[in-house]
Amino acid sequence: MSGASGHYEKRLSDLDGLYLDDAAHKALLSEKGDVVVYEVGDFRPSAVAGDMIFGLTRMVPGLVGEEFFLTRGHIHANADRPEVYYGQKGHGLMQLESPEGETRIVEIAPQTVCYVPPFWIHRSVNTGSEELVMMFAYPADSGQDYGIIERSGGMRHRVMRNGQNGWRLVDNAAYKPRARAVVDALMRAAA
Ligand SMILES: O=P(O)(O)OC[C@H]1O[C@](O)(CO)[C@@H](O)[C@@H]1O
Ligand SMILES: [Fe+2]
Repeated sequence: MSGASGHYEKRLSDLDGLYLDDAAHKALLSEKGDVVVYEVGDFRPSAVAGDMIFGLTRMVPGLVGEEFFLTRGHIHANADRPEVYYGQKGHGLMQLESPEGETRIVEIAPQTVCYVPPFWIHRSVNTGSEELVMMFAYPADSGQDYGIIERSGGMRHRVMRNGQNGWRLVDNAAYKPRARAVVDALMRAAA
């Protein structure tokens, strides 16, 4: 991507506490060092409501124990803002969770489009054996809220390896559903 105005990297240590197998996360850190696991380059023309941020996410493949490498995940701070992703390289999925706790999975491969509707929490997962590259675009005034996942003890499901090439969803035992009042407040804030 040329002309990017922003760039950030996330390293293995930045994802401490997100994975089921804490010991495997520590072991991987000492084995590989604090390597970059994903990076985001974007172009932000402005921050006004009608404008659009777009860029590229590149995720390294890998497993922490039996769980695939993932992004931190968020809901947009202005929760009614949507997002679109376009797969360019590799295989992965978008893990979507509604405030009420419904999970939906959209598989991403080259030349597939994933639509993240308003109000859906989203996290990308690299389920393949090569890097996963996706273009994304979202309204410039969206923002990211990471606290919604922390407060519920993670997302409702984890994406784990299934056999040699597959994946499966496993319940996150630490997940605490959001109270109705919390969901209502989220909707009201956007109204
Ligand atoms: O912000 P996170 O959860 O680390 O994930 C990064 C992804 O989300 C975005 O911020 C878009 O909302 C992209 O830049 C990128 O694909
Ligand atoms: Fe987003």
